[in-house]
Amino acid sequence: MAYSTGSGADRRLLFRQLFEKESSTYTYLLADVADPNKPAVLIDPVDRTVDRDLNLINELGLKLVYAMNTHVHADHVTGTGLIKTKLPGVKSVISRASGAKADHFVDHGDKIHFGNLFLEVRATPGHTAGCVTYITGDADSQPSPRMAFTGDALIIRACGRTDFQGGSADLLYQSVHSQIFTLPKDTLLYPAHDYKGFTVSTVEEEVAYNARLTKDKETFKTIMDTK
Ligand SMILES: N[C@@H](CCC(=O)N[C@@H](CSS)C(=O)NCC(=O)O)C(=O)O
Ligand SMILES: [Fe+2]
Repeated sequence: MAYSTGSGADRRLLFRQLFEKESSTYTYLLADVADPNKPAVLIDPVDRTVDRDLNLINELGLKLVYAMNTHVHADHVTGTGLIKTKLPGVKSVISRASGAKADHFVDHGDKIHFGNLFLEVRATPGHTAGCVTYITGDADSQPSPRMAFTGDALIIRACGRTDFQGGSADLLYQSVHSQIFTLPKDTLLYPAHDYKGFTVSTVEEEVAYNARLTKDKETFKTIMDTK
């Protein structure tokens, strides 16, 4: 287990952070290992590393249930299509607002359940119109610390670009400040990419040190327009 603080939720949760080096993408594997079926989800799988991910899932005796995306990725091909050809029972998941195809569409406030655990969906548009953040939860007790998978809404000490079609610096600022910075300060933040060697941050750290999002909204918009 990646970490264990002794609470019920932490004993249940198996967590792995996986990296795809060509696009500097993180894929996240989560499973409820206290459930006899060991149901698992993958967040932001990349087509090039699908075999690695599925071998790991097989070795750990997990049953992959959902292959989820935080948003439509501009820099790499999602692995969800390939996963479904190799494991036909797996359901792909993306936000309805993304406009992309999937087996299951999510909206703000929805929950994706795997065993006793779930991921709560928060709409965090701005990098793309359909970006969401997934936040860990447990049906019996709130895991502490929580984990938030921010996609490209928040990158450690930075954020996703806002110059794509459907991107908006105004909206991204609002999303991060209302949906991510309001989470408990010990919440662990896991982005979809890192270009500097970081792996994880916290709400407390990003509220204090994020080079873009700590600024006022007008300064943030200028940074995003001129970078
Ligand atoms: N130049 C970027 C690397 C490529 C890139 O554009 N990454 C996206 C996320 S994949 S859609 C991004 O939003 N990067 C943050 C940015 O501020 O451009 C880099 O080295 O950051
Ligand atoms: Fe992106």
